[in-house]
Amino acid sequence: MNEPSLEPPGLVMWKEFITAEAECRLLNIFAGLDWPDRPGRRSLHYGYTFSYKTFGIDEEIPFKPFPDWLTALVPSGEERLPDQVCLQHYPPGTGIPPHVDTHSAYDQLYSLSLGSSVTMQFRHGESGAKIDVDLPPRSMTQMKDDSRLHWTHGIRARKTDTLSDGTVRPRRDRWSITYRWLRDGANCPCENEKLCDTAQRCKGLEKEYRWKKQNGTDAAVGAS
Ligand SMILES: O=C(O)CCC(=O)C(=O)O
Ligand SMILES: [Fe+2]
Repeated sequence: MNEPSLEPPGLVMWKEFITAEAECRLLNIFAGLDWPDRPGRRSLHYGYTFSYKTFGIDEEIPFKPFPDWLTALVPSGEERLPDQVCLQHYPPGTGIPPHVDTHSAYDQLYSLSLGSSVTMQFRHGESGAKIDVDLPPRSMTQMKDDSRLHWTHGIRARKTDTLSDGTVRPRRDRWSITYRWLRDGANCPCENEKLCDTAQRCKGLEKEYRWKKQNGTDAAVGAS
């Protein structure tokens, strides 16, 4: 895959990663899946299961093999299949709080958008600079380097997005597939004490820190 890069640095997007026909087939498959019965954003996990306790993987739950439809959608740039994949459904009006995916647990990070465009907000951990990035349906995004480690990302819970030219765009149902690869050694070298759980642990800031700060705006809050 060639790399059409965006801001923030390290963010890469491939538009039309799949065709509209393939997207339509996938949305039909998603309609038949066994989704949790609750309002708001809903998630299904494949491979290792994401842990909402540690924001890494849940070691107690065995690896769930990827269904064929999912294997066909894995980004081709990595040497092996991802360890953890999360399919999420966002009804209009829902979002995901600003967060960094846990540095120590995960290394590479990709996300495929389906069904609806949405604006994702990136915020620089140190300067607080904000960048809005539009995620079109059928696009594959990779977060690496700075965009992965030094910027939080999130989606506001709202029914419309206002574009830079002032157009108000209603949201439709959106699905995303997030692909995560476990980090070898489970220690991140980035030293960002604001956003990195490894740096925080080295500084003696304990893991409980994350539990107490589940307002979604803080460092190591995994939000899957
Ligand atoms: O919906 C998305 O595109 C991103 C989801 C996300 O940030 C996550 O699952 O950690
Ligand atoms: Fe994320």
